[in-house]
Parts: sequence; C-alpha cells; structure tokens
Amino acid sequence: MDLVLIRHPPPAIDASICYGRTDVPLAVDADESASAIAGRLAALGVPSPQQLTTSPLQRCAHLAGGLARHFDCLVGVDARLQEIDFGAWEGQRWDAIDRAALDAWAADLRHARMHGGESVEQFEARVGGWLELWRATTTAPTSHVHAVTHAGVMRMIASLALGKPLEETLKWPLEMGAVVWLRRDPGGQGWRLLHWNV
Ligand SMILES: Cc1cc2ncn([C@H]3O[C@H](COP(=O)(O)O)[C@@H](O)[C@H]3O)c2cc1C
Repeated sequence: MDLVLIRHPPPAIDASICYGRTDVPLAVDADESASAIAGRLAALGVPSPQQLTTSPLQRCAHLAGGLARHFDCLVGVDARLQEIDFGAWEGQRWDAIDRAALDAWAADLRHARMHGGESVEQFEARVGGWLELWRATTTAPTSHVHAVTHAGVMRMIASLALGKPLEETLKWPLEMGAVVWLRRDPGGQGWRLLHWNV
C-alpha cells in the first residue's frame, strides 16, 4: 500500500513567526493550488484519490476541499495529522523567543516542552498512532491513502517509516504544496520512500 502525503500551500503568515497548531489561513486560492497539485500527482503517476484525509487546520482542510472538488471525492478529518503545538511560542517571532529556552529545546528535542505545548515525544505518539493504522492493513497492495498535512508531520512520518532520526528528516527540504510518496510492499520489511519533496 502507498501513502501520498501532501503539504499545504503557503499560509498567510510571515516565515519569521513560529506557528504550529495556530490555525493560519491560506495565502493562495485553494482550488488553484489543488489544480496545480493534481497536475503534479498525475505527472508522478499517483492514482486519483477516492477519499482524502486532512489535518483539521484550515491551511490543510481548505486545500483538501479543493482537491475533493477536483477529484470528486470525500474528505475525512484526522486530528492526528495536525502540526506540533508550540504552546506559548505560537505567534511569536522566532528571534523574540528566549534564546536559553530555544537552546534547551534543541538540546533535548525529544522531551523538552518549556513552551507548554507538545513535546516531540508526545507528537511522535500522536503521529505514530496514525501511521500505525497502515502498518497491519489488510487492504489490497495497490491501495493508496492520500493525506493533506504539515511539514513537521511529514518529517515525523518519514522518520518513523524509514527508521531515520527526526533530527535528520527535519533537515530535508520540503516546499509548501510538496508531495511525499511512501510505499509498503506486501510481505516487505517496511516502508520505502518513492518520492520526497516533488
Ligand atoms: C521538532 C519540530 C520542529 C519544527 N520547527 C518547525 N516545524 C514545523 O512547524 C511549522 C509549521 O509547519 P507547516 O507550515 O507545514 O504547517 C513549520 O515551520 C514546520 O517546519 C517543526 C516541527 C517539528 C516536529
């Protein structure tokens, strides 16, 4: 089975601001973005979705709506696909956040939650719970799950699925609106990365 993960298009927020669970609107038209992404999916040879799953945040849900109109399919919402919660850091400029707090977070990325939001460990449990849905699935080997989600979620899924440290996948470039395609072969050892950031 295949996982096709789609990052939302650009949100209307300055890149210097910290945002994770903040519900930022899209800066672009959802239907136009959906058409462009659908063209990219077709060029890759991804089968049309029969159903889409999306993060509840509008930057994803609105794109999922556009894709659902384009493909004439259903959309389901799954809160496990929401971006990490940066707590008190949400909405602050990254360069305005206390340097010592940022350093302490980077030094213990897995457990630190001095911002009062989610630790990476908590985030991993939530996102991993969603990925686990597809581990023991008995669906046909050709089945595809299409999900609209966030950069942090996609990097966490790649880390868990490919057995790579999150510190590594956090460094992989991932554009707004980018597609990631993972495949789990029947009887295979695990997931393979077919495409990253296309
Ligand atoms: C450990 C960790 C550090 C992060 N720093 C930024 N993001 C993530 O949160 C922000 C919102 O993502 P999007 O635009 O796709 O909704 C981005 O900066 C993204 O990289 C992170 C996520 C995680 C898990």
